[in-house]
Amino acid sequence: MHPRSSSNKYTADTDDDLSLSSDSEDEEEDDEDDDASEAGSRSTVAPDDEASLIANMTLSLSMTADQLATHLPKAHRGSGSTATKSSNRRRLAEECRLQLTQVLGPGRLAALDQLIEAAARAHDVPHEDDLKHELGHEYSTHAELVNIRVNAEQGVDQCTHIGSGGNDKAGVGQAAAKWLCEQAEAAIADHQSFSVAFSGGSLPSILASGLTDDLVKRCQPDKWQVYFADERLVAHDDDESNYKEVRKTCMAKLNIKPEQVHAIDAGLPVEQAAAAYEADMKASLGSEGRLDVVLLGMGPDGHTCSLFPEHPLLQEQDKLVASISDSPKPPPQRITLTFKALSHAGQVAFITAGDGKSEVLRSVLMDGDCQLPASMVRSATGLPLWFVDKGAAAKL
Ligand SMILES: O=C1O[C@H](COP(=O)(O)O)[C@@H](O)[C@H](O)[C@H]1O
Repeated sequence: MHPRSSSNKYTADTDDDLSLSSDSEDEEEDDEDDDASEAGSRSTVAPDDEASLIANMTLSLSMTADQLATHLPKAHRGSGSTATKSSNRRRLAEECRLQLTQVLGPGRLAALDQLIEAAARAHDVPHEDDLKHELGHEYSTHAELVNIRVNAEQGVDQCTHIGSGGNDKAGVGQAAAKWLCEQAEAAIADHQSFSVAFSGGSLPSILASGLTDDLVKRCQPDKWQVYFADERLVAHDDDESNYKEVRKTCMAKLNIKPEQVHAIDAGLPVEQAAAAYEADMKASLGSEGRLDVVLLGMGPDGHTCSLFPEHPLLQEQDKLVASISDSPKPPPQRITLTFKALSHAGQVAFITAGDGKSEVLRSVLMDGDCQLPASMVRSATGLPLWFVDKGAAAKL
């Protein structure tokens, strides 16, 4: 199943938390629709389908319907029959809400919920100014929306602003490092340890540049367990090794000890190395291999981890860690977390910078039909976070 349309990506607490209308209301609404269809009088039915819901939210957020649609899973856009629309309404509402949670953060979302719920019930649209007052933001462009998502999820306003204001790799590194350390603090407070998977490529040096002494002191790196989102099958001292790059950058700053690191056994054949890594993850993190945080990069072709566009590995359903022997980017032999492993992670964050990533970032965040691996990533909590600079965000 395509992760973008996977129903389990949004499973967390949806039934309790995410409804804009109750089950019984839905049943009543479905009955109404049925009655109306039987009587051949759809036009008399109150506009309570997804079109009006989108209209409400669109107006509420000052977005165009197309802009909002880019935030909805493909399965719920498009036309579809009236009956399909009706039966999809609650699911749509839930997914809209999840998307909006990503945009606004749980605090401000509560205010929006009340207004949207009232609007959906009364077939009325809350006054835009009320929403802006409640939420404290202007919503005008997609880039602004993405800014708000990043800001809201980090709980701060002075972090990386996608598409605005002189941000560079250093800004991305600062914002991402601050966020990562907050995740570590929260995980350690909750379960006394923090598990994080690093990617290679440009990510380790960008992130390390933001790891200040203050942050390092606060985030208790001695309680971290370090994994790899992907790794090339080369010796650990090879320049191509992700381990080598992470060690000389982030691990050096964090003073991570070798016994805290889960590196691959590069002496094994690649399939066995992947199987051994999966066994290590299950032994140390539980049967689902649940990492607290996975940090991802994105190549200019839209690959992430070692999941490359159109590669059969994108369909992997069972393994948490897979091997690849024909990587289009050298070296060819690698191991990689699968979408399944990512979907179990508490949080997934992309860290990427530079105008060489702008076109692919536009596709990933804005093309509804995007099939690139980076657009297919979901964590246990939904959409990934993005830490990007102005160059990468130039085309949003
Ligand atoms: O090969 C790889 O590339 C990606 C992207 O790297 P970047 O240099 O374009 O940031 C990286 O995330 C992955 O870990 C690595 O193995």
